[in-house]
Amino acid sequence: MRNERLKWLLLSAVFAAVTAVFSQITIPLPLIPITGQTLAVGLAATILGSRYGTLAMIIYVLLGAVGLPVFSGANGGLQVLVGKSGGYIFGFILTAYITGLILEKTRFSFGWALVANHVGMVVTLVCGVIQLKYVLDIPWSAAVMSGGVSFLLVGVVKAVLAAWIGIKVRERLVSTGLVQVNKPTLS
Ligand SMILES: O=C(O)CCCC[C@@H]1SC[C@@H]2NC(=O)N[C@@H]21
Repeated sequence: MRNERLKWLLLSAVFAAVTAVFSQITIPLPLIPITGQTLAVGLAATILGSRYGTLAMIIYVLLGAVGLPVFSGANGGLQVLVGKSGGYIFGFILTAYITGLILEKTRFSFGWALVANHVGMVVTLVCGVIQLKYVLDIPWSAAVMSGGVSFLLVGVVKAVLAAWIGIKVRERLVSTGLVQVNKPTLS
């Protein structure tokens, strides 16, 4: 039992690190870049569920808050969190929680993972748009278009990837006995 908990804690730390690496995959846009972060958040939640997926994101945000270069463009520090992209980063915590919770309340199948990851995408974008609007003091329409709508298409691609890869990895972790889950994965 204690070993099991330790494994999930270690996996949370691993996914915090994975998120830091995926943050460095960026395509620059005028205001906010396209990044691999949301794929990592979706994977963490789909594989680890709400509790440990959220923990992974809390570790990630704390690492960035103390100045480690884990955010996009190898940035770190509180100034990023209070800056134009901080809302997305805080949103990763809520996203991981809600995505994982949907899967726990339903089941860890590809279909539900698709639903959960799309809801998660919207949660991240809403959090991001709100902070973007107030930090840059721009109209809601500009914040929604440049901070939300412009990420929808790529967000769908990442949500599908997170659902597909996440469920496969979770199934493999369970079937090889690396981790135990209360509710076995159903397809
Ligand atoms: O500075 C950071 O590290 C945060 C960047 C946030 C990028 C956001 S996350 C949601 C949306 N989808 C993307 O691919 N990029 C933005």
